[in-house]
Amino acid sequence: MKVVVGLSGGVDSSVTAYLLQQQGHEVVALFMRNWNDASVTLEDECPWIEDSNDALMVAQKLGIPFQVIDMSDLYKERIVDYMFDEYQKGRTPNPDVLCNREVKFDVFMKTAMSLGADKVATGHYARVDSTIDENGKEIFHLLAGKDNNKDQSYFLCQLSQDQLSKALFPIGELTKPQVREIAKEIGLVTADKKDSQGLCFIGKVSLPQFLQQQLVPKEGEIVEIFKDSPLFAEEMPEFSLKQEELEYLSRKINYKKTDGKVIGKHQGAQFFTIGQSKGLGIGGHKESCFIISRDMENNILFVGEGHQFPGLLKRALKIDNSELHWVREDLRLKNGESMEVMARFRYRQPLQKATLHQFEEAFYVEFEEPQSAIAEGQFASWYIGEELIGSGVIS
Ligand SMILES: Nc1ncnc2c1ncn2[C@@H]1O[C@H](COP(=O)(O)OP(=O)(O)OP(=O)(O)O)[C@@H](O)[C@H]1O
Repeated sequence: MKVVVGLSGGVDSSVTAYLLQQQGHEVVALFMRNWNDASVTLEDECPWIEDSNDALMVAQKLGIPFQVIDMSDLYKERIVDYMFDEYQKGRTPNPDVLCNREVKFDVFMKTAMSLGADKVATGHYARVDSTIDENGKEIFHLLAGKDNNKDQSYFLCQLSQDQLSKALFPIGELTKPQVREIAKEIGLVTADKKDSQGLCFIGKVSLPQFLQQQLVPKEGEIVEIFKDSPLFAEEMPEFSLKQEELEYLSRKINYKKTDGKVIGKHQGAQFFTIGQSKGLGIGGHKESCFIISRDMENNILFVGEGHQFPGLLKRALKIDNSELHWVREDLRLKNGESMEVMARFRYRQPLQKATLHQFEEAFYVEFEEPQSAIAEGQFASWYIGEELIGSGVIS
């Protein structure tokens, strides 16, 4: 089989290429360049050249063909511009999930296929497997990586059956220490390299940090909301309809300045995320203060004291039907149906017990335990056992 490997100059994809070669495949390496704007090269450094050199050395060592492809226009259009718009709207999308859906497993995959590849491999800690259903159709399963510490299935939560059918993740069976061990044994230059910065970095900073540097600072107020606010006093009403209860549990409280007290200033609400406590510069509290809400229009940050602050915790999250993605199309819920799953809405968050609910108007994830800092624009994903079966953008 001919396999194109996305070789990033890091240890994971280096070992990926090696393992595929060992399995007897014809391996070709491609390095993607994602950033092309000399005016914003940071600190006069050009890490992509360093990474592409490392990738080239690995390819030479393994004796496999190596090519660099320039994806910078596409990257700007599909990732940078999109993320920038989302940030301005006050949402916090995950760039790694987008990079996989829009770049690595879309245009990059298509390029690889046009070079005659049967499959595309990356150094993700995840596994893909397939079974045949009763109609003889092959169903692909996206499984968590064997290394619990490194599992990257969350980043792949927006992939489709078609994309999975062409994907290989050979290191998903291994732990990170095992991967480093293999790299050392065969003398790859990347063996001791710290985790490479991947596609979602520009220079030394992550894409979110980079975007924040592009946003214009504007002074605004920090308003503290207190535990005894009447906003939290009300008992949960009795609902006769499940959907009304879920809507209530996932609702966003629109705080007003008059609901609390101004306790400080910030340099722009768009620089902060829900749940953040660092960088607020407010003292005089027993516990840390956390951002519980942002009013983008009036540039106000609302904070509450302590990580158990009621405004920080939610029992459910909502996903618009148009933002819902089932990796396992065959398991998609119909209107009125529910399903018990394990879910997470952040990379590396321990899986949480949850129930999915599909209604005609929207989809909800209801958690058994209240969850902290659910932020709009992030991806929620859900699993049965080791298998990631679907995901969606939190609305
Ligand atoms: N610039 C790139 N060119 C080609 N493939 C890439 C590039 N960046 C990332 N990839 C692919 O995506 C995978 C996951 O990327 P990620 O940024 O998460 O890096 P990582 O987990 O540190 O892996 P690695 O150690 O291989 O860099 C990589 O293993 C590689 O296969």
